[in-house]
Amino acid sequence: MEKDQWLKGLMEIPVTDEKAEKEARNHMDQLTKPLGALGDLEEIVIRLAGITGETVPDIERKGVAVFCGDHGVTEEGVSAYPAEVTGLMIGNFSRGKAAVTVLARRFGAEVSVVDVGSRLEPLPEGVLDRKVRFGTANMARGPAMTREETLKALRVGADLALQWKENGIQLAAVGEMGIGNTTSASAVAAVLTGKPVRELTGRGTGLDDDGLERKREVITRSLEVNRPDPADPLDGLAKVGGLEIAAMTGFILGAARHRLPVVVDGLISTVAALAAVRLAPGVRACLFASHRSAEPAHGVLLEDLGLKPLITAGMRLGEGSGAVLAFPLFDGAVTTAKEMATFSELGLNG
Ligand SMILES: Cc1cc2ncn([C@H]3O[C@H](COP(=O)(O)O)[C@@H](O)[C@H]3O)c2cc1C
Ligand SMILES: O=C(O)c1cccnc1
Repeated sequence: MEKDQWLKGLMEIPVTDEKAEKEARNHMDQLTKPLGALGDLEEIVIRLAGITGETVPDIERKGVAVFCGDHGVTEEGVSAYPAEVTGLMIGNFSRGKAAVTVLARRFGAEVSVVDVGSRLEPLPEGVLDRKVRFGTANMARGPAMTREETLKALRVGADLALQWKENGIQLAAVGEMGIGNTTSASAVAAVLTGKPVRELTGRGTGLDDDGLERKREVITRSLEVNRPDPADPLDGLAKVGGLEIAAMTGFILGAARHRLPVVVDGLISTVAALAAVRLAPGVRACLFASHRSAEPAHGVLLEDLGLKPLITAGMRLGEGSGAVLAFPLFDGAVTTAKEMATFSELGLNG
């Protein structure tokens, strides 16, 4: 009961500040450029204003949260890489040598690496230990995890979002690490969108044709074995999702609850975002898409969410790397809003 109250509270998303949005639009229209010429950058400023209530928002403090978990379904041979890579990459994050940590350093973003469910033990320095369990169960044979565990993982994410807000982070990116998680993410995408598995499933880290066929068959079997309820996003996350996916859903809900804008990355973080939006539709207003991954399900999810990716880079990495790569565009957008002259300052009526 108390738990239900907590989740209910988390889903009370404040409404968009339409007055701030309008003021931001007016401001952008007055800047010394042809009307609308900054394209998506103008949209960024206007949407940030609606989220934060500030006409020209400040996004100096940025962070990327990388949630990590292992997947029992890897024993079905659904990834081009062995499951041990999850743990190795957690070490790589800790040393600042992974793509996402290198990019975060370059673009001035803080990094939180959160272990919600890897099999790695002990954890390297600096990694937050929020382990709910040591990897999920194989979803091709039964539920990946329990509803209880799903809620625990959700809470890990939501608590971090609140902590970030309190610590002064102004723009968040979300990402993940978990070998096998494009299989889980595609399964959750099939549940939430109702689209055929064949259309949604991609090669992940680089499966060959046989591997791709096997992956499709494993996802189809997992859906048949578990029969997740499409109307209950938590059921899909529990039965065919993953610990890091549920944590990202919680993080996104928590961020939206506290008006912290979130940039999603590839397939896996975007399916977590769709689950959050299905739980609380108001979340959508706080989301930005960064790029469009090579995974076929990603485009379907972005369309369902009504989000337009800012970058075309042909990336298929995950970790939050694409989301961090979009940070300079946000800086560019806010800098133009802050520093450009207006037509009236130039002595012209715009
Ligand atoms: C070295 C390495 C680094 C990565 N960083 C992110 N991923 C990405 O690949 C995994 C999902 O792909 P699949 O479902 O095919 O296993 C996730 O961990 C994702 O973040 C990586 C994968 C590898 C191999
Ligand atoms: O879409 C992604 O983020 C992705 C694609 C392939 C492998 N890992 C992540």
